[in-house]
Amino acid sequence: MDNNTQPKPLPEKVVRRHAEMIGEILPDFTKLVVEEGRPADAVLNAYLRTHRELGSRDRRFLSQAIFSYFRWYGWTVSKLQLDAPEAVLVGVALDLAELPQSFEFLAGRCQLPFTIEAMGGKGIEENRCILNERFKERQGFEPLELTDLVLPDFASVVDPEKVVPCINEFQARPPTWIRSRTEPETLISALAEQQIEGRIHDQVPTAISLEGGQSLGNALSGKTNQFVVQDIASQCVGLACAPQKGGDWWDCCAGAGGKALHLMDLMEQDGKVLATDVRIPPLKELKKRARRYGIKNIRTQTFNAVNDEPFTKTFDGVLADAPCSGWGTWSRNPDARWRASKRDVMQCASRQLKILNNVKWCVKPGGLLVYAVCTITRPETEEVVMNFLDQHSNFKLAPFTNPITGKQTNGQMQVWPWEAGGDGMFIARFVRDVE
Ligand SMILES: C[S@@+](CC[C@H](N)C(=O)[O-])C[C@H]1O[C@@H](n2cnc3c(N)ncnc32)[C@H](O)[C@@H]1O
Repeated sequence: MDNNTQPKPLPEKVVRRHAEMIGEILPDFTKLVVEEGRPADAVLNAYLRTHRELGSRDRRFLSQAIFSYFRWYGWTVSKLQLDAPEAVLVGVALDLAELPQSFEFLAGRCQLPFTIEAMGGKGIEENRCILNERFKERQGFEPLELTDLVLPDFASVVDPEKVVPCINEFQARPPTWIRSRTEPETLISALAEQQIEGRIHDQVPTAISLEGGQSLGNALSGKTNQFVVQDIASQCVGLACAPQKGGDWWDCCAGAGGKALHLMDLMEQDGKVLATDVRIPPLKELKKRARRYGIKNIRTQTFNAVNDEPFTKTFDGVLADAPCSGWGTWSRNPDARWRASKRDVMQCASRQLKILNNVKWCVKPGGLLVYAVCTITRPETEEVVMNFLDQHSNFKLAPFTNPITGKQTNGQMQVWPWEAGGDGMFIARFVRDVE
C-alpha cells in the first residue's frame, strides 16, 4: 500500500461484520490457544483456510485484533475480566496510535465504563496508570501490575534486573528483519520505491529492518532470492559460528534452515552443511528454500539429536540451535507466554544438555561447537553452559565478537530483545581441545 494515501473508508456492512466476528471466534480461539496450547498464528491460519471468503482487509483486521488481544490478555482478561470484544478493543487501543475504523465501530458496541481512545506510543507505565484510574470503580478491582503481563514464575528464571525491561519489550511488535544476500543498498532502494523505509543495522551490514507488517513479497518481487527473512538475533548465530571457506559444518537442529542457509552464504557457497532435524517437513522446506536461493551444498537427513547414535564422522563445526522455551520471541508471538511454564523451561534445559552431550562427539579436535537458543531463561542459557563445561574438560569457551556491539565476548552472549530490536537469543561457542 502507498503509505501517503489514506485508506478508503470501509462500508458499514464490513465493519459490522468485523465487530461480529470478534464475539463469534474469540472464545474458541482463546480455548485453543490458552487451554490447548496451540500457537495463535496457526489457529488463525487454520481459520482463514476454512473461510476463503475473507479478503485482505478482513485478514488484517483479525490479525490486529488477535495479536493485540493476546499481548494484553494478562491485564484485560486475567485481571480485569473483560469480555472478548472489550478485551480486544483495550488491547488494540494500547497497541495503536490511532484506532482503525472497524475498532471505532466495535467501540460503539462495547460496554466500557469510559470512552476508549488510542493509547499507543504513550509508554506502558503511563497506560497502566490510565487504566487503573479508569477501572478503579469496578467491582473486585485490583490494580494492574507490569508483572501481570507474564506468568508468575517469570522472575524466578530470568535475571531479576532484566524482568522489567523484558516485559516492556514484549509489549511492542518488533520490526521485521531481513538478511541481505546482495548489496544491501539495492534492497533499500527497491523498498524506497514502494515507500517502505529499510534501515541497515549499524554493526551488522547485512541486516535490514523494516517496520513490521509490510508485505515483502510485493515490495521486493523480482528480488526474492536476494534476501532471507531472518531476525537480527538469528543472524548473530551464523556470525558467531564464523565458518571458514571450504568448511564442513553440521547443523543438528536445522529446522527449515535459516541458519544452515546463512552458514553456506558466509562460506560463499564454498563449503558444505549437513542439516538434520527430528522432523521431516521442515527439512523438505529447507530443501525448497536452498533451491530457490541456488544453494547446492546442503544435505538433509533426519536425526534425533537426543537419542540417535552420533556419526563417526567429525566436522569443523557443529551448530546446535536447540529446541527451547522460546521466551525470547514473546514480542513476535505474544500468545506464547500464556502457555509457558517453569516446568517446560527445566525440561528444555535438560534436553539441551543431552543434545550437546550427544553431538559433541562429532566436533573435530580444534573444531567448534556452537549452542544457540532463542530464550532468556537462566536454566537454558548460562546454566547449560556451566553444566556442559563441568562435564567436559576438553571443551573451552571460545571468545568471539558480539555482532551487535562489536565488543569481544568471553565465548557466550545473551542478545536482549532491546539491544537490537529483535528476538532474545543466547549463543555460546566452545572449542574442542586439539589433544
Ligand atoms: C530453534 S528450532 C531450529 C531453527 C532453525 N535452526 C532455523 O534457523 O531456522 C529447533 C529445531 O529443533 C528440532 N528438534 C527438536 N527436537 C529435536 C531432536 N531431538 N533432535 C533434532 N532436532 C530436534 C525442531 O524440530 C526444530 O526444528
